[in-house]
Amino acid sequence: MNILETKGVTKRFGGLVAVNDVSLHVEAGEILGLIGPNGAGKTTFQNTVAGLDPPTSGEVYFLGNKVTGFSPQVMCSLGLSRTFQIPRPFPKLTVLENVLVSTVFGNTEPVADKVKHARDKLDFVEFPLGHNVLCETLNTVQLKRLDLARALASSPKLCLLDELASGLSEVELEDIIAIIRKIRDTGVTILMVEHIMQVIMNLCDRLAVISFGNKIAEGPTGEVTKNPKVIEAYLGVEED
Ligand SMILES: Nc1ncnc2c1ncn2[C@@H]1O[C@H](COP(=O)(O)OP(=O)(O)OP(=O)(O)O)[C@@H](O)[C@H]1O
Repeated sequence: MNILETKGVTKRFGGLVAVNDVSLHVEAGEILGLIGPNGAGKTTFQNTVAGLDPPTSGEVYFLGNKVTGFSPQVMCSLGLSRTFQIPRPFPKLTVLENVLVSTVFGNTEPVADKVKHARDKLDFVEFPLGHNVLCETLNTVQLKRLDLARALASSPKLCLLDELASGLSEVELEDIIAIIRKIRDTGVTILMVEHIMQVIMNLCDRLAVISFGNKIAEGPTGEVTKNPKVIEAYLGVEED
């Protein structure tokens, strides 16, 4: 079953076509990697799906229903959550309070013990500090863990991850790979934008590749990474 499907999604910013006629699907239970060179349109595509920036044309289906142009709040309440390339929690709230915001306002289902729910999510992502720390004091790694806990606190069916592994050390990469795998094992489907091959090869069942806004490949990870079009998009073509 497809949890997410896009049909001909296009996003223009004035004269710039950031995403061009992209049709792809995410199967329930899988980890789909959305990859491509810098500026290819990956984040823009995620924004069109999550409701942050509606597509200029094309359609988005979530859990079999047409959701094109739905607001992020509605998409979240339907079961789609996300993390951001640059996490922006409420800086003057504590870590726990930030996760509580998602628990209370973004949840797909009523939660009886909200504080326990929020603490469980922080433990799940192995948040390394106390829960009463103010968010304005967190470093990049801690912010990324918090962002993930916030995304999970709304009890999503599909989670969009945007470069969650960027800026992490070798050890931190191993940790985040294990955590993402653990999320999938709880039944959450994942669509992840990622550049780091170690993460992609370890986690992604399938890949979709975007280059200059166009989807140039989609399929099992092992096949797509050998596709000459994909290699050319990343490495360029040698001049004669
Ligand atoms: N709000 C916006 N207004 C105008 N142009 C935008 C906007 N958002 C993105 N773009 C442009 O759309 C193109 C695609 O950007 P996008 O951030 O989606 O790429 P990306 O594949 O996620 O890149 P990266 O891997 O570097 O994060 C870029 O040329 C970018 O400058």
